[in-house]
Amino acid sequence: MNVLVWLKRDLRLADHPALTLAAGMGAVLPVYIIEPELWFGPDASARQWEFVAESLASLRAEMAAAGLTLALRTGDAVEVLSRLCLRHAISRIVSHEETGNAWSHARDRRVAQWARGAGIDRVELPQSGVIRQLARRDTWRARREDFMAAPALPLPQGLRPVDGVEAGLLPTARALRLPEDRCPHRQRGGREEGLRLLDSFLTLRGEPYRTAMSSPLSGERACSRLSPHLAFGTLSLRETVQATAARQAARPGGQWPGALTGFQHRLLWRDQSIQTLEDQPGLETACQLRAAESLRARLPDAGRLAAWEAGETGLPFLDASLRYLRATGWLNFRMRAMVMATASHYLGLDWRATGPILARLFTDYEPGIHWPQVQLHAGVVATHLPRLCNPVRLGMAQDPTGVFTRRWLPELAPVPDACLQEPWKWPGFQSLAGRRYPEPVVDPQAAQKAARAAIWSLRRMAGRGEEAAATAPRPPRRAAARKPSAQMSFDL
Ligand SMILES: Cc1cc2nc3c(=O)[nH]c(=O)nc-3n(C[C@H](O)[C@H](O)[C@H](O)COP(=O)(O)OP(=O)(O)OC[C@H]3O[C@@H](n4cnc5c(N)ncnc54)[C@H](O)[C@@H]3O)c2cc1C
Repeated sequence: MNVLVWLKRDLRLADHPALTLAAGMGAVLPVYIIEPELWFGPDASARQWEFVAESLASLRAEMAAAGLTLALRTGDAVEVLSRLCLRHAISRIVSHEETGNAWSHARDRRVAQWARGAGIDRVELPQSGVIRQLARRDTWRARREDFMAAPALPLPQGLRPVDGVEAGLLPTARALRLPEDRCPHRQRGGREEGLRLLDSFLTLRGEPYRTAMSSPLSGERACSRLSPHLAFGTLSLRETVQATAARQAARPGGQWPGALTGFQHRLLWRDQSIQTLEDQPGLETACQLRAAESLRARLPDAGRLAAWEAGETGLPFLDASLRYLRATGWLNFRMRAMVMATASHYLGLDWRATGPILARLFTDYEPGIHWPQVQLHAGVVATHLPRLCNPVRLGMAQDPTGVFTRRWLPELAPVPDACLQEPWKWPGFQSLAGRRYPEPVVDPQAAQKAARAAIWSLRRMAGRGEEAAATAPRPPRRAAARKPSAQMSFDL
């Protein structure tokens, strides 16, 4: 039997349940489909594509060494799959379950419908602790732990390729006609780079993780920086969890125990968060707290939105963070929370306008983490009261000597430290204002007061006891494709 393995956010050979299953069934045709509609979506960007393209190039070389041809095809998934199935006598498609965005959710339904009509068997497997069609949330943690404790899968032996497959071209962002996206310090893709980061984090960089992760200066080195590799699957979550557990078992001293425990917690939050979107796919478009739909104007103030996006709001720590993000494709958690909360609470911008902009700027865009976090920091969820994240105070606390702020806002070089986060209070500001650095688009104190009032009035409206009932209605969950039957399955 010829089996097609459809690769999506799983660009590796090791610990690849779909490939392992397919290899045991027959000759294998691994395919990555470059879907223009996906890459022209509001949350996709050239920086993400470039990371994926580097990862595909390295995967192609790894596959060639294992005797397989990685087929790259550009086009609509249904059209590409139906052509490949006809041409190479494919009767089964194996892939991993994907908790993607609304577009990929709809595409998967189209593919399922086509496969049913064409008599193609479709098998989808989990590749992390996220569980499709989870009936009972209270069983989730134990099931996730079972998955993580099972041995990571080695590269399948004796892989047999489907004959006569053309490799296909790997287009540049330009050839795909993606909008220009300058990101000079973007992280590199490819499994080798992911493994290098994992190793250096676990043996060298990660010791001060807990104390250094939130600083704009130390977080860049002390955080794992694995997020784009986990998002596009050059590393599996399970191998990351297991490598961390092995390091924990070696009992390193100093600050390591706390660092490694904290890191494992985040890997758990990753699955927890993606499970939330898996269960509630509508989180990308509707406020989880229904009453919050009226919190902000759906049509955002265009001037404020443009100033926020460009890092020109006149609030220095916010602007420096946004300019850093534009140049690197990454921010630590605390700063992501701040840029999102400030856009929502201080500038009054609806999360559906700002969320896609941030998604495009993150090389590591992962819908299942992104949308729950965006809603949380915009204050539109029922479960948490929002933290306003005052950008002036956070800048003073996290960048007391202004090294980070001045690096990304060189125009503020002459402003003394004491006024750096509120330069409008500096007597020399007029010589900068308007010409080189803008006046703040809002008065931060007044904006904070108004935001607090709006949040409390919303909470009163939603009513404490009614909050749960006031969450948005659940749209249909993702449909389960066939899991491998007992005969088909391996001990995955
Ligand atoms: C508004 C907002 C949007 C975000 N969007 C994304 C996104 O699109 N993609 C993304 O990977 N992360 C996102 N995050 C979570 C977090 O900020 C990043 O995962 C982290 O900064 C990535 O850097 P790292 O890999 O060095 O993190 P580390 O601190 O080394 O963490 C290791 C891994 O744990 C996971 N993780 C870390 N924090 C969280 C969290 N709070 N919730 C769930 N999983 C977590 C990630 O996979 C991360 O790679 C977002 C956070 C906020 C506040």
